Amino acid sequence: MSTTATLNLGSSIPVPSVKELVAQTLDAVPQRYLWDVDRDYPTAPAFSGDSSLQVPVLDMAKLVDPQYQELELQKLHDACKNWGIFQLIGHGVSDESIKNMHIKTRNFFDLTPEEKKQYAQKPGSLEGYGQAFVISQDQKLEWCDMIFLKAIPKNTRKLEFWPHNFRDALDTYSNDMRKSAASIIGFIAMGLGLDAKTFSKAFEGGNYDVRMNCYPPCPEPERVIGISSHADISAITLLTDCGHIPGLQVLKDGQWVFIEPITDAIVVNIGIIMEVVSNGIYKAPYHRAAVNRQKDRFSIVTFCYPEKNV
Ligand SMILES: O=C(O)CCC(=O)C(=O)O
Ligand SMILES: [Fe+2]
Repeated sequence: MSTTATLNLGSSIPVPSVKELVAQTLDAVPQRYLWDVDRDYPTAPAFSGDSSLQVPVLDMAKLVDPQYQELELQKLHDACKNWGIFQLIGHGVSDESIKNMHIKTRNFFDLTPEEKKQYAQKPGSLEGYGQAFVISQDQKLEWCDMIFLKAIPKNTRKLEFWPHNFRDALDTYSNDMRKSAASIIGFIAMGLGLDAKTFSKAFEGGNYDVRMNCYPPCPEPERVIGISSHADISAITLLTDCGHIPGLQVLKDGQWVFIEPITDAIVVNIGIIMEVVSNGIYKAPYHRAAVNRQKDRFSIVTFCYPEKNV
């Protein structure tokens, strides 16, 4: 293998699967996964009973109800301005679609290494099973296996990367996320004094990429990182957590705050496109994923983009 790394953000150098690494009953975490602890490591949960450190919870049922709308819109505006992230309840996406996708995601990561490799990323493409943005042999690695797929519009799908076990589930799930994104973005636009219909329409016909993350348990969780600190380049991102294992953290006023999973909620965060569209009023927050000692954690992340010609 060549020792010269070329900078190519369009593809990733293959690295070992973390799940396979864990299956080898590790005593110690390999050096490449140990991060500079002073720079970026998961702190203990920041929940201290201080309500200013709890990520806001918004209710879609209230946003659509004339009786509560004004108050809930103000809450939404404050959440986007002060946090850039919130949990959304009452969103109307069926339990069944979310649960089904969660089960299929777990089942996929439970396949044998050989079975998963059928869907592995190919040189020059980020789609498929593997890791994102590994561009140098010296780069620190994240404690995460993932599969990344373009889901909507349908003509962007590269079905050779779509595991057979979840094709139907992902088709339904991504359409549900598209509908949710179109409706939440309308309310986000209203909060900025922009035209809700124009925004909703742009997202009904938008682009949706889905990334499924698997964070295996780690013997030294405080020294590794599931996904390192970043802001998403999407307009908005919709995340569902499979199970009730906290892992997602957001940087708020210099502190990492855990997002405590709420049953059936969708975590919505502002991405860089929306930060730009809002003239910087809404912030794309830095966030990252911590891992734990006990259990696999899975998340399903939908990156939402408006129609290309908007
Ligand atoms: O899994 C998580 O909690 C965070 C995932 C994330 O930020 C991403 O995939 O961009
Ligand atoms: Fe992210």
